[in-house]
Amino acid sequence: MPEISLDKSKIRFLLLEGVHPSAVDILKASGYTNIDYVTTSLPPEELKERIADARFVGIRSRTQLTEEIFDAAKKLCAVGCFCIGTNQVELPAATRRGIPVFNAPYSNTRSVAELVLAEAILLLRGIPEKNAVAHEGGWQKTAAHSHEIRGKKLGIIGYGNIGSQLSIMAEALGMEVHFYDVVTKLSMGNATQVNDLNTLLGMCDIVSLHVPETRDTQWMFDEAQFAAMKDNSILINASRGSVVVIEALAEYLKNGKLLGAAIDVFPEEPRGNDDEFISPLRGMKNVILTPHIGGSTQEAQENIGREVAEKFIMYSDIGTTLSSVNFPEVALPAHPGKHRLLHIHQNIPGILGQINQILSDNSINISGQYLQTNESVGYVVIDVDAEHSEMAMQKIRQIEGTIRCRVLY
Ligand SMILES: NC(=O)C1=CN([C@@H]2O[C@H](COP(=O)(O)OP(=O)(O)OC[C@H]3O[C@@H](n4cnc5c(N)ncnc54)[C@H](O)[C@@H]3O)[C@@H](O)[C@H]2O)C=CC1
Ligand SMILES: O=C(O)C(=O)COP(=O)(O)O
Repeated sequence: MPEISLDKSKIRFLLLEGVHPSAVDILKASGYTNIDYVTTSLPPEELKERIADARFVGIRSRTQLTEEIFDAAKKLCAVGCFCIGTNQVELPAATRRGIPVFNAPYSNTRSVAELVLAEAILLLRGIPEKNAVAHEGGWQKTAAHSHEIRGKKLGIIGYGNIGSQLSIMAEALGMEVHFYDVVTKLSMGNATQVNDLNTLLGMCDIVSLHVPETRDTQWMFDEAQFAAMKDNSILINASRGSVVVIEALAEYLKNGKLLGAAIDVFPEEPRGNDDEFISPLRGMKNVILTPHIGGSTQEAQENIGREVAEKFIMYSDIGTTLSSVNFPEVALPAHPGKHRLLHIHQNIPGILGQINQILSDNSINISGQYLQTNESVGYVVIDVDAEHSEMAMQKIRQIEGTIRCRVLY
């Protein structure tokens, strides 16, 4: 039987990790009321059970969507990452199953940049130590090792949406900004691109990491990079925990090479707020430790909730895949009075021809057609008269290379 448009109230959404309630509000306002809302990530076995009935799953950075989880998610139509990073999703596994993955690429960039800048100021003034001492009844009034941020050199690793926003804000405070990126980037303001990482590390008073998690950035910061940093400099990491070898960082903080650090992301992060946070950095007073909250502001989360929920709705209602990170992008108009066939297939030659041959052989009039492919998947959308949609779907789903089909009406 072809998969056909379901009553919206039967389409199940599994929303994990306490995504902002704005997502729930938007979904409900569009008629999607079957929402399983969970405030934490779930252990794999429980996730497999809960995801089995879900057509849409919403996650943040903690939930790992692996091949095994996708195997258990037989009804899944789309994934929404209510965050920027999509490294927690095995994207090829999603693509192979014809599942588009969406995210919110801009909504929390400002929140991260603000936090980093605040941490840079606090660390250059030794505030974490002074604060800890005062809480214990001590009084550390001294200007020793305290510096203004003005005139200091900031090194940004990864000059993307967050890095470049940080760059502008830092320059507004009088900092001198340099950056390292694998891609040649247009500098914001007076920032300069430095093409050799070690040169940048040796120059800068503060180094801030803003790269995505990839094979190349994994453990990018180890002994050699810390050794190359300027004496008494500061490391800030609000990118991914896998970018920094945390034991090496602990060592260079202990041996006094680094003045301090602010770390928001960790190789191992607790699943939820009730679990213990374990790290070799615990107890170091010159280190600001934050629980992966770089993007966790009301402003960012509310916007993210709305943005990703809208992407779910656009895909569920009309098939639009605009801004998906793994899928051919198609922006579609509404299809009043017509049924819409969605055909997702392996990107092999001849499939569109076969679809059109079938429709022609059966005298089915096409009132609209859209095709987009990427390197592995093709996505064809065809609007037809209502009375033909079921028969057309039964036939086109037999085409070799078909991954999945849906009818929308
Ligand atoms: N702590 C938190 O709560 C948050 C963390 N993030 C993390 O920050 C990362 C960056 O976010 P955006 O700036 O929005 O991403 P983006 O994709 O706009 O920018 C990333 C930049 O890193 C560069 N890059 C990639 N590989 C590199 C390498 N090996 N060496 C140097 N540069 C490299 C890219 O060319 C790009 O310019 C996200 O992927 C996510 O992991 C994002 C939001 C919140
Ligand atoms: O946006 C990102 O990539 C983040 O790291 C934020 O993740 P979170 O939604 O806070 O789990």
